[in-house]
Amino acid sequence: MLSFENVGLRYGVGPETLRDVTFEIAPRSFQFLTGPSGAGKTTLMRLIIMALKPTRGLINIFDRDSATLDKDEITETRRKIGVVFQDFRLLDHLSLYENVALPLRVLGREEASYRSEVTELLKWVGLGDRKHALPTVLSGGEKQRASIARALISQPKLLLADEPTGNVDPTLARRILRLFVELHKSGTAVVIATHDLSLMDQYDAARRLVLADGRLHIFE
Ligand SMILES: Nc1ncnc2c1ncn2[C@@H]1O[C@H](COP(=O)(O)OP(=O)(O)OP(=O)(O)O)[C@@H](O)[C@H]1O
Repeated sequence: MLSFENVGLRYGVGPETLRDVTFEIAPRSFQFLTGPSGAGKTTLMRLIIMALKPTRGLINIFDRDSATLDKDEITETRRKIGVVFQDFRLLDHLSLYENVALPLRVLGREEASYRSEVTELLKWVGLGDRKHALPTVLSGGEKQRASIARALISQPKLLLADEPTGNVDPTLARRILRLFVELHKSGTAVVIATHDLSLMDQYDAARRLVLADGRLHIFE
């Protein structure tokens, strides 16, 4: 589904942030991406969603060499990837319902065709009674879950989440992890970037991709 082969990434003229990074993400797999702050977790995720181009190496995504994709193909490919950003990126002037529905509206779907899907998903993340609220009145944990719902609404084949439990207490972190595990069991490949060791310890079956000094170490 996704592979990196000897990928390097250098910002400007500085040293390489990522060096010779090689790994594969299989369909329906579950992995934590970890490493100290500044190790390059967000950078690696930005490479996957093609927000950055590698300085060297090969990235294959859904059986295509990412370097050969044109603008439309990149947009099309990104639709298969759900992303939970570290800073949520919810639109403050839209209700939770509208934020979660947005990816489907962008695809040109009629509201009647997705109303119940959005409502169900909001219930699934525990926000069924908050669907008319604006993001500005939500707690960090509620925003976190709304951004998870928005990432999932278009049923991505691959879900990337950048520190998805960074803003919540341990109880809610466990609940969010359970949502991701459920999603994985229903067939989505999941990559969670985190430096929360206690979160990783709660799901032993996950692979660990560990970034250190620009290199990636894999623990199956
Ligand atoms: N746009 C940029 N321009 C220059 N350097 C950058 C840029 N973005 C990130 N970096 C640098 O690249 C390195 C990796 O950053 P990145 O955000 O990928 O790390 P991270 O592992 O996600 O960190 P954290 O856990 O703190 O979120 C850091 O040294 C950072 O300063």
